[in-house]
Amino acid sequence: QPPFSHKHNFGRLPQQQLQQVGPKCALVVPKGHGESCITIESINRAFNKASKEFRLVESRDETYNEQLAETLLETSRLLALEHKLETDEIQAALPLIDVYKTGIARYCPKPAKCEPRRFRNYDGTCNNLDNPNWGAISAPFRHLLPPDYADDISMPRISVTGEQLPTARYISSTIHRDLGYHDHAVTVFLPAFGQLIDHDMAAGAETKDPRTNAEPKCCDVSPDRRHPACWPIDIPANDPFYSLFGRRCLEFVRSASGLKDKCKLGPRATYNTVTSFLDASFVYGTNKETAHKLRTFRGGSLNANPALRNLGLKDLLPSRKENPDQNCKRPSGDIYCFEAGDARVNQQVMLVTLHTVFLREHNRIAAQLAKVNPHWDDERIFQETRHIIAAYVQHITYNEFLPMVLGKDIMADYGLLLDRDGLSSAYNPKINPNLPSSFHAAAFRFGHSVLPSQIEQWSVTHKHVGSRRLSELFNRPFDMYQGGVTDRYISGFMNQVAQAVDDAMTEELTNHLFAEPLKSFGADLASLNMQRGRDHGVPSYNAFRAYCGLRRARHWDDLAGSFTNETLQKYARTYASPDDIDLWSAGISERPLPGSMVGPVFGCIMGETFKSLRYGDRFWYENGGWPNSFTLEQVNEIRRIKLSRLLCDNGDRIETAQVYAMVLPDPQINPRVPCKSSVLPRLNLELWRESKGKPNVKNSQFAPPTAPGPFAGGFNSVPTLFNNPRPFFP
Ligand code: HEM
Ligand SMILES: [Ca+2]
Repeated sequence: QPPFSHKHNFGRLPQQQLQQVGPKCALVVPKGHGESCITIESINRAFNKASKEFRLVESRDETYNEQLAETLLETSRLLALEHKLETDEIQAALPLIDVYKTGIARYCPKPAKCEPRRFRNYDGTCNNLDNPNWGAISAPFRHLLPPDYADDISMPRISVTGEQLPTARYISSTIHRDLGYHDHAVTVFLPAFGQLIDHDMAAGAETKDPRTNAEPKCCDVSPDRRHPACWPIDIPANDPFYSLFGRRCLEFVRSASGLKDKCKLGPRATYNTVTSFLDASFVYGTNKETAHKLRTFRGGSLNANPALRNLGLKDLLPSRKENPDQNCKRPSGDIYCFEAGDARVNQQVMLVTLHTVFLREHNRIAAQLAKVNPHWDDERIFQETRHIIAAYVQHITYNEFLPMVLGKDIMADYGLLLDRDGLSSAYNPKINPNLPSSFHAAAFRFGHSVLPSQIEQWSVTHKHVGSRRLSELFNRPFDMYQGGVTDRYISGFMNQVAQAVDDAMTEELTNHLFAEPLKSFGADLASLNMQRGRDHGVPSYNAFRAYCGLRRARHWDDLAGSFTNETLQKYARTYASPDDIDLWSAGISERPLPGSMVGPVFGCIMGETFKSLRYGDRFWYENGGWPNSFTLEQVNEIRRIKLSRLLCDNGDRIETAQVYAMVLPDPQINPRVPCKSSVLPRLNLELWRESKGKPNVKNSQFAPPTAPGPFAGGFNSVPTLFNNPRPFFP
């Protein structure tokens, strides 16, 4: 699987011919029998023209980078026209130009200067010391394959026949129907945790209308008056659902353009507004201002709402009083949604519940660290706690979540199996941890297929006590203010079975997404996923088959083993060519690999991404030898943590939980155990006791009894979970 680089996609144009030759020529491109020189002058000319058109003025405005990005796109377009560049020349040659040798240089942001420190920057900068913006906010989504744009620069993908692709809603309504099967092994905690870490890793940039500071509306505006980023989704007249309401249009706004690394020219890039690293940014935010808003500045703790203390219950997330109606459907003016490090927290109760658990765990650890190290100030306690919480997120992701999603083989192929012991020296500063666009716009949205229609509440004694439609809970997290509801959701997510990854999607998401209270229809998440993929230039499923080492399909028959016959027939009726199929659609519909929830293509994209988030993160919790490193004893302590421990400690009255909360309870392979069982050890913070400015690493005698319960060795010691063959389409 060659990673995308100009070497692979640029075979036609010998590398040495692409270097700058002489002071004038920025790039030489072979043309016919001769060569064509793109001069610095012609670049400056194109850039000046583009900057007039986009009224580019140097500024520190939030939108400056987007404006510069648009200007650079236009510059690329002008150069492509003038020099008659072909697709691969635009994709691979234009980015080779060193814009720092042109007039563009003074408009480009200067990279930060970095030195190794103990704690991560909130915005992710300086994780990679040579490339300070890698993995940071505003970093571009990276491309595993060259982006596929109709005009090679920015227009959304079209069919290989030159026609438009079928509208995303048609594909959604024919292929992603609500006829799904249950997964046989995982609970609703799997998608709940998946979405939480998705929000740690990814948030595309919305295009805002400067007049309203919100996304522009597109559907009910005549095409000539629409915002340029409008790209609404057509609903066919005979749509099985929306036709009942006479709807022909779904809102969609293209993501904002971003700057490429080093201000490079070439096709459109989109960017990430959060840190791609698993650094618990959903708890703390991705800039100082947000973090400061969330902190109490006392004892290292975070703000919390003590409303339920009189019932003897733990604190809730703080209320969001700024912009209280943004993404929040309040029944009255005196009730509020919640505030957290990620603005999407109120989207539905699975998220709110897990955000609450992590907030409580932060405050629990901070209080203990303050006791263990009475000489630490607020800042030190806060940052050490944040460091531990990030380590939890990493550990639970690779120890509990990925084994279920990917299975052991993919984990092994991509180096994702965690070390059992020792500190790691596998950090590789050459690995770029920016998220691939194919991951955030397609592969990691596999979770949308796993969601149930109803969210169940269970008692702490594991009895089903009620259910609510998912669509009743969008942007309405107000249940949480009732005493005991946090526990009922926690217990519900541990006990409710999730859906399988398959072509089916619940109508709660495909017809009722974000429906207004009492409204009969909402938006369609499946359509959004496909439109978003096209918006971001994500190439088709077939291109990714080749990337992932599978045979590229030339005829529909070539895909016979990969999908059910029924799905394949639908694809053949829907798309003009196997080269056209949208990645998200086919990725969730692929036959899963043995022991995995996903098929080979999503497995490969996720494998590649999680590999880069492990080996490309200098702050990775297993890493030794850096100022940020934990001691071996501390890492070994973190290695014993399980999600169920967090649920036990941060639910209100949770007393029992299965060992692996994302896996259905089973008396043999995943038994329910009391929270006080040694199978679910709690972090021993004595190992963080510091005397005379040095962490006391020899303190292991304080460790709690390390009775190796049946699962103490981590996931690998439960081989039955790994080896349990998953039925193919039962
Ligand atoms: C009820 C639960 C969920 C809802 C309502 C929901 C809704 C959404 C929406 C509206 C978007 C933005 C769509 C767009 O305009 O492109 C989105 C993006 C996304 N979702 Fe979900 N989602 C849910 C659960 C999940 C789960 C379980 C996962 C993964 C396990 C997931 C992964 C993602 C990812 C990776 C993105 C892209 C984020 C970005 O880069 O901006 N979501 N989701
Ligand atoms: Ca992050």
